[in-house]
Amino acid sequence: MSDLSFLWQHCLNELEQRLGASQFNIWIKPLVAELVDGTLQVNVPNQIFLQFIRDRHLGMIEMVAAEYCNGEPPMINLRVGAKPVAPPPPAPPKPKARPAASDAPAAEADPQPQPAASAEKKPARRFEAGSSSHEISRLNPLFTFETLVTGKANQVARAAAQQVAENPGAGYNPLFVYGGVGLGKTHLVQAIGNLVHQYNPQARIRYIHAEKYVQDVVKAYQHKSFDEFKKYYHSLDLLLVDDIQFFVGKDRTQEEFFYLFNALVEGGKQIILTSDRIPREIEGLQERLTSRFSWGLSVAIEPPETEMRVAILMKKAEADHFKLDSNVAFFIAKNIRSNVRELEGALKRVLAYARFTHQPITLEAAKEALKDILAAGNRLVSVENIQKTVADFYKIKVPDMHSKKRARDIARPRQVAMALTKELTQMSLPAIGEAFGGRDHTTVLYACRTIEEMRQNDSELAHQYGVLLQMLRS
Ligand SMILES: Nc1ncnc2c1ncn2[C@@H]1O[C@H](COP(=O)(O)OP(=O)(O)OP(=O)(O)O)[C@@H](O)[C@H]1O
Repeated sequence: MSDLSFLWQHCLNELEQRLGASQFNIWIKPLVAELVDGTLQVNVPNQIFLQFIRDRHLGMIEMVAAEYCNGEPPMINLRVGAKPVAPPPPAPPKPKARPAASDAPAAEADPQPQPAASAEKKPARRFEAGSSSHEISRLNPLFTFETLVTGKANQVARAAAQQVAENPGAGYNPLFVYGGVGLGKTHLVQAIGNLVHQYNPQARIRYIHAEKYVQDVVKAYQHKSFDEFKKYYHSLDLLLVDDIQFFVGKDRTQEEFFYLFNALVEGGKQIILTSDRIPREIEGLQERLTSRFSWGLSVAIEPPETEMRVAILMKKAEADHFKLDSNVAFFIAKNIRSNVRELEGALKRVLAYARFTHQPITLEAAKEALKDILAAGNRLVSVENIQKTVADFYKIKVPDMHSKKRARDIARPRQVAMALTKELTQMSLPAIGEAFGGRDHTTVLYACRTIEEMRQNDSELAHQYGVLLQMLRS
């Protein structure tokens, strides 16, 4: 192995050349590295840096370190440095004029790092970022419109989000974003927060997970500090609450949120909410909240189709400085269908496998890296599983899947189950007909076409189908 004392200097020289001066100065220069027992310990100034470096630059750091060490790189350990290392990155330049809602293909944009929301810069208060769980109150600088891949699954939601970011408080209020797990709701709403902050660094923005809001209510209750609680929340310009379904069964929280909602909307302040389902399907939410949540605009995010999954993989790999062949991307996208988070996880696995075995990212490497996940996935989807899942979802009985009953509340779920079986299994149409009470293959074909058509025209059915797909694939 080469002399490690020069390793970091070599990395710095190479990274400066490969990343360019501006990225280098913002993200790499503030890092301080030292060798500890053969491990390259890289100290970063804060959590945001840590995440950004890990997600965006670690691959390249490892690569240049490996080059210096003739393919035998030391372990690299990132951590938030105990010692002050360097000033935080400068704020990105303010846009000269507001860009119009961007139609540019996301892949062409160069995501610029952005600092966390303005709330973070203010002195810590009991209900602000200084609390023990301040992590979740921060906006992730990587969740921007530029890093969000757009496709049929999210184009309406994205357009609405962009409009809200351009004119907060003036249009859709609240904006309610719903969809299954890991489909990009948090990414989208934080992109709004980041853009609002970029336009107006003075805006008081708070992103919060619903569970954290519940905790804040409990804290206010315990400390008898509701005045302070209200003062803080009611002073916000933009409030983003993630996973609002966590309010179910929390009456005091719902009451507080009702007053907060009214105060903010009346004051022309913007509210953005996310949930795994539309407001009226959230059982256990007070009616006055359900109706208010539907005041503005509710937009769905559906599971992405194959091409969009491929585009997401390509973009994520590129951000990690890897070039992904399209056959590898298609392989991953075709096999990991449950949600984008899983897709990202699979990509990370493939990249790590290639990195640690010093192999190029070939189809064979991808198959090897994902073999456990794929084996687990293949075992799960059976027609019986589909029939049970769909029957439970629509609250009908499994035998109704086989029966001749034609009532719509039974026939429609049965058609949905047939379409899902066609999509998720290798079964032929006659075999599917057989599994659904000995029906003819033309009945199955008709069911598949009907559901396909309805998914185009009936957003509720499209959403239900998406949720079922996710449930069955995860
Ligand atoms: N269209 C997309 N383009 C790029 N990345 C995406 C897209 N959709 C989702 N992701 C990525 O997938 C991951 C999961 O997304 P996110 O956390 O926003 O999902 P979510 O819907 O909020 O999930 P949950 O329901 O668990 O809260 C994130 O890393 C996000 O960046």
